[in-house]
Parts: sequence; structure tokens; C-alpha cells
Amino acid sequence: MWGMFKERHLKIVAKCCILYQEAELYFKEDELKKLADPSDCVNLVYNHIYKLTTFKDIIADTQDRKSNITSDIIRIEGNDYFLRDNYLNALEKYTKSIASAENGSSYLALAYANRSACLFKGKYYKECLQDINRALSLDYPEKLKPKLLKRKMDAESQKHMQKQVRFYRKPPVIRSKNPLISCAEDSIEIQYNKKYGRHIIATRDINIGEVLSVENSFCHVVCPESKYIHCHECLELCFNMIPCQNCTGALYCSEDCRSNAFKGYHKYECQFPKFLCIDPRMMMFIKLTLIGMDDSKKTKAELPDDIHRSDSFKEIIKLQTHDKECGSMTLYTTATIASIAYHVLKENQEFASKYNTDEDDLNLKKLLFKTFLITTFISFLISKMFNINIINSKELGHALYAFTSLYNHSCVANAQYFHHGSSIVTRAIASIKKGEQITISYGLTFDNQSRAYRQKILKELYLFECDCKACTNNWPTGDNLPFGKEIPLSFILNLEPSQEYNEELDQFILNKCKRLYYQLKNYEPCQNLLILQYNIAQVYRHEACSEVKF
Ligand SMILES: C[S@@+](CC[C@H](N)C(=O)[O-])C[C@H]1O[C@@H](n2cnc3c(N)ncnc32)[C@H](O)[C@@H]1O
Repeated sequence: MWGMFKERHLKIVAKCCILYQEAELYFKEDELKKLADPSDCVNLVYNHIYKLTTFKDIIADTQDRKSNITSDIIRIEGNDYFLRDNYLNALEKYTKSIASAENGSSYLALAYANRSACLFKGKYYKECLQDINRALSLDYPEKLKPKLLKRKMDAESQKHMQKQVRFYRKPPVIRSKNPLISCAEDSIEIQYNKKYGRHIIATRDINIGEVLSVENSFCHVVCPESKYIHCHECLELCFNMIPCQNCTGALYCSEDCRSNAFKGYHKYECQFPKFLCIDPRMMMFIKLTLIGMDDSKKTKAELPDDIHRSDSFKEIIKLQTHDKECGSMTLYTTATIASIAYHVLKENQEFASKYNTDEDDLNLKKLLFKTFLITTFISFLISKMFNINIINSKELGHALYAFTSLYNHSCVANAQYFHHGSSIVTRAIASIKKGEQITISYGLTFDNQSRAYRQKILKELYLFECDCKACTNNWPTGDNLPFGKEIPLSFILNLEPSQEYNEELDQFILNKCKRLYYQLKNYEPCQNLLILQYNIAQVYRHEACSEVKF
């Protein structure tokens, strides 16, 4: 669920350690731990680090500015790929070149024109024509125009053979709305107890495959590895994005997305130092803080407290239940990063004039601290779990969900989530009895990891001891499991990921797997039951997004 420890994450921690050493904050560790309010933690660390040269260097190391020279170098790299018929890599380079080119320049025109050649090769004629028109509306060199106009004519004549670019499919609609949870079916409810905190319970028997909740993200960001083919604002796949006019880091699928982003939080994000842009979750926690600051100024209609609303900032903040239990390293890193973000936001004139009271200042420090912990531990990684030969294999983004985050973990989860773009659909992946807790996997499953490993990670990251049936009964892992009752394998082989999407075949497989599941469930734990569940999930994955090849 949470793709935590990446190289970029460790880079951030390393920088924080340097500041920690230089400010001799190890003398203050006990003091830091005793502070009750997160704003006091940020205060303490900020007051010790903001004068350090290292801190000043971090702040001064700003994002790359637009530069025609850089744009030209990247475009030439794209040409190399193009000549080797590697059109997807060429396209990503041309898009990067577009993001780097200065507004209105001939370099921008050249990059659009080169990208139109990739789009033509990929049979994306509509996008190709858009890029040609963009190039022609700019300062495109006269001597190159005849070739571009010829491509325009060819694309016009072939656009009836246009390929569709749509990665995500629409999520299903909720059939029987839950009166107390805005995004859920009425088959579930939220309960609370000391052992599990808030958790989700089935209010009736639920069949395998049933939809439990369909939730839009509260906030999301795109990952660096996907940012040249997925919109920064809506995450949809797009092969001919347009750049932010200020920075080189954000690209959009449409004018609407570009202007919505800028009217929203991108105007601040655009000016962040490099340090805050290393990890997409760093951008997300600041975005979340900005949403929280806006929220604090809104006069809100009194809403009934017992209704869970996915779009409520209050619900997101409630997700961080372990502020006080985190280790000193997490505490210190959080306070340091919050201090850096605090400084950057206070330096931003628009922000500083909007939030200028002492109360705002306190609220800002508190929110930065809390939202960093939330995005680090509770954000969902949106990844594309397909064949590596196709573009869908990269990590796409991170998103926060107020309700879906309430599903607790089990190493034998009875529910699974599927990303339809930034929306998330949770379905039963086993049959669930009335009164049973509904659980998802936090990335650890009994068949893949040993009990000892699962317990260790869950304790370290999520601070609980798992008591699922696999942990309690010490179930064996993958190959050591019995096969269970035999199942016919012929139809399962049809679900190889490289298979073209065939809705009819998928539905046939789904129905057969569901029927077999009920015949096998008394043999749990066994390999054949897992195969059936895997294949059912595979159909829902196909239903969530297509496999676009360039
Ligand atoms: C994303 S939250 C889930 C919702 C949480 N129960 C709440 O009250 O907000 C993750 C936290 O839930 C708790 N949790 C998740 N799965 C659990 C389980 N199987 N047993 C006990 N606690 C669990 C842990 O405290 C964990 O850090």
C-alpha cells in the first residue's frame, strides 16, 4: 500500500541528519519528545536550523528554470531515440524539452514539431495535429515548415484511424448508497474499539467481487517516472501534454487542468526548492497543508458528525493516530521537513499576505507536521502492475483517501482495492459473513512473506501486532501450501497480462472463478484458492485500466 523506502526518501533523511548534527539537536532529543503540540516541535527545530549554512543551501537550491539551451539538449537526446525507432522514449524526451523551453520561443516550437512526428508514428493523429498547430502558432523556422505542413496533411487524411488514449476506465457506481458513509455501499459500517481503532464491518453477508466503496482521492500527485505521460492535475494518460508556464516540473493534459492547477496550489509548488520536489509525497504534504489552511478560513455549514465524508479535511487529519508513538528519527525528520516547508511558504509573498496572523502561523506549523506524517504513512501508491514491456508498468502517483484508509490490514485480506485513475474501488475478494471485519493488505500477504517478517514490518511501520488467521495459526507460505481441491487450469491461462482486453472472456473467467471459489473455500489455506482469487483480482484490474501500447 505504501511504497515507503525509496532511494529518494533516504536522500531526504540523509539531509535531515546533516542538519541534525550541525545544529547539535541530539542534545534536545528528550525535550523534543516531551513536547505535546506538533507546532512546538517545529518551533524547536526551526529555531535551531534556519541560520545554518546547510539550511540556506537547501532553500537556495531552486527548481530548474526554463532554458532554451537545456530544451535543445534534451530534444537532441529525443532525436537519438527517434532515429532508433524508440518512439515512446523519444516522446518523453520531447515532452521534457517542451517543459524546459522558454515561453513562446522557437525551441518550444521545435520540440512540439518533433513530438508530432512521434505521435504520427504512434497513429495518434489528433494529438499529432494539435502539436503541429502549437508549433505553427509559435516561432517555427520557415525553412522547416514544408515538412511539418506535409505531416499535417498526412495526419488529416489518416485521422479516421485515430487510436484512443484512455488509460483508466470509469469506476462502477454505488448501487445502494450508505446513509452514513458518502462513498460506500450500505453493506458496511464503521465501528470503533480499542484494539482495532476505527475499522470496517460487514452489515450483511457479502459475495466475492461485490463493490464495497468507490472513493475519489482527497489529494494526489504524479510520480517523477510518470510525469511526462500523465497529467499533473488529473493523472490521466496523455501523450501530448502542455507545460506549466513557470516551472519545468508540471505538465497538463488540457488548458482546463493547467488553469485549475494554477488557481489551486501549483502557484506555490512551482517555486519550491529542489529538496521539496525529490519525493512526490513531499509535494503532497505541502498541498495538503495548503488545503488545510484554506479550510481553516472557510465558514462551514454545520454537518452531522456521524456522517463520514470523503471530501472532508477533518477526516484526513483524523487518520494520523500515532503522532506520539513515532520514534525519534521520524519525529526529528518530520519536524525538520516541516521547518523547511514552513520557511519556504513564509517566504512566498502571496501566501504570507493571505495567512498573516499568529493563529495562522501556529496552525501552519501544526499542519505541516501532521500532514507530513499522514502522507508518509497513509498515502496510497498508484502503480501499474502490468507487463514491463508496456508503458503501464511505471509507478504513477500517490493519493490520499479519507475512507479507504480506514480498512485495517490482514495478511489474509478479504478485500482488495483497484485504482481507476485517482479514484479507488474496493471490492470483496472473498465471501464475507455479516459481522466480519473487512480488511485489505498493507503490502504483506501470508503466501508471500514469512510470519516473522510480516509481524516485524507491521510493528515497525504501523505499530500493531497482526492477529489475522494466518498469523495466529502460523499458516505456511506459498509453495508449502497444499493444492486443495483441483481446478481446471485451461481458462486461467487466458488471463496472462499480455492478453488484449477482451471483456467477454474476462466476464466468462470471472463467473467461472467465482463459482469455483465457493467450492474451494473450505480448503483454505490452499494454493488453488489463491489462484482463483488472483484471477478474480486480475479481471478487476483489467476493468480499472487498459494496457496502452505506444
Ligand atoms: C490506515 S490506519 C487504519 C484505520 C485505523 N484503524 C484508524 O482508527 O484510523 C492504520 C492503523 O490502523 C491500525 N491497524 C491496522 N490494521 C490493524 C490490525 N489488523 N490490528 C490492529 N490494528 C490495526 C494500526 O494502528 C495502524 O497504524
